[in-house]
Amino acid sequence: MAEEAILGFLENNDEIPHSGQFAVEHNLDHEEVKNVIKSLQAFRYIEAQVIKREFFDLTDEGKKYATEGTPEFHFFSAVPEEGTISMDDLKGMLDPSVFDVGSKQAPKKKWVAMGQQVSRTVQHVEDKVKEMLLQMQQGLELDNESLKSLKTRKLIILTEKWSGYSEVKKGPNYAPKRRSLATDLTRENLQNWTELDFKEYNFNAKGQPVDAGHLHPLLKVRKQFKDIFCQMGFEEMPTNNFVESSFWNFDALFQPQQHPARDSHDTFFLKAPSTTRELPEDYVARVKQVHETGGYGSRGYRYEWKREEANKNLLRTHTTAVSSRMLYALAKGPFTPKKYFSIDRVFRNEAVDPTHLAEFHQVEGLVCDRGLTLGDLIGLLQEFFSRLGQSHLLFSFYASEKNKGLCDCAFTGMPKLRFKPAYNPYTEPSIEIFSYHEKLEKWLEIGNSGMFRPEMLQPMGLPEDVRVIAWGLSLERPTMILYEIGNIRELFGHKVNLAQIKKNRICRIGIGSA
Ligand SMILES: N[C@@H](Cc1ccccc1)C(=O)O
Repeated sequence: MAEEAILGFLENNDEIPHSGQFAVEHNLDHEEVKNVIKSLQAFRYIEAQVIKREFFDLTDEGKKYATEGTPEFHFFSAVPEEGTISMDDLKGMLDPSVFDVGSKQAPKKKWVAMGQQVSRTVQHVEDKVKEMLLQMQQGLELDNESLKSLKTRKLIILTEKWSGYSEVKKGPNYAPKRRSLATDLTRENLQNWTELDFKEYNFNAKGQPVDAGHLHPLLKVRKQFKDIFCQMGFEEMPTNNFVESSFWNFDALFQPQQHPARDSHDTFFLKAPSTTRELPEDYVARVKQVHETGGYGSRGYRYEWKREEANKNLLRTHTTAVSSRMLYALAKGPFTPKKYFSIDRVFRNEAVDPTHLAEFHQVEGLVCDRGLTLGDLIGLLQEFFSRLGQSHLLFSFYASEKNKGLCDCAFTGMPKLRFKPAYNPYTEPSIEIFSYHEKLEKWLEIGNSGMFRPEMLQPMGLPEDVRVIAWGLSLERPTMILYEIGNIRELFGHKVNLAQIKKNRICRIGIGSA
């Protein structure tokens, strides 16, 4: 409608002077007219120029000056051509409002010199303000500066403003009717190319979004941890068995059979198959002995160790089960020092809440060599954690809910670490690792570590002077912090927000410190 009207009108007329009037005259909605103008302009059928105009009326004061002249003019006229006149005399001669305004404006315009006595500084003045006001009354346009001066003296007032209107003329591609554009390079279109108008290429157009898979945040963070381990010369342990026997998960680690972690409230036991098929019998015998009566300088736990308990299948509660298998395998051959790591899933019979799930991922590292000391463990932890960088990650590790907004504090350099004695059945000494959180101004637990006990290593057959230092932490906590995920159920499980997974950022840990 509007398009036909505009193009049709321009066929017989040079211009549409005012799109608003045009809309009224042709009974069109001006919004539609505006949109059509934009589109026709883009294809250069027309040229359009926005009209900006303001309309003013004279105020009562303005009207008065337009007929009678301005107070400053009257004030000037009252001063004699030669000589001076006193203020009092002027006051007596003039109307009070004329005197008030005139005595301010006339010296401002440098028409008169003011003191006790007043004298003219010029012989002749023109009452320009009166003239401007008269021009406005006649509907003539004034320059911006004049308008501004009249506005500040409140002699005129804005009554109407035009902004969305345009003046429209024919453009270089004008035609009374819009031609449809050829968009495809078909055989026919190419044969008739001289008669056709081709649509221009839009080289800025975005392509179709590529449909592809997306990495889950846990995978991205896991990759970062993996890189750190690999840079430090660690080999990855095979963690592909979620089902483990109690033997490798607990007994081999010198965890007594009455330990509360072995309760079904903490561990998922399997119904089928409920027991393991085979265990290395000679090693089992040594493990039984060390639990019952000790050896290797230990008194043992002094209870009756039951094979049935060790046979029970479970979902592994920690990846340290894998570490125990690996160390046992290592002990079989001639001894070689090793650095091992793993990052994989573990299971615990926990009540699910925003920070706990019944399954999570463990990051675990261990170093096995002759004569390692507690100093080596502490040095290694310093090295590992400093490679994470003293970034938001370390700071916020175990900060739980409070970590909102902390993700921007990117620090690098050596983290402030502190070590606290702790207890694990399989390590002695055991050390909890704390890092100082500058923003929260407190020490936060970020991991657990220790030196594996002789009661664990000696029955495996490792040489007596071989020591193993090891540490572990969760993968979920740093991931939640890095990706600002407040509820672990949004990160893992059936409530995962897929849109979030698609658009979340790549992850880089430890930039600047590794
Ligand atoms: N297995 C421990 C972590 C750990 C690993 C190695 C040595 C000490 C502690 C845990 O589940 O928390």
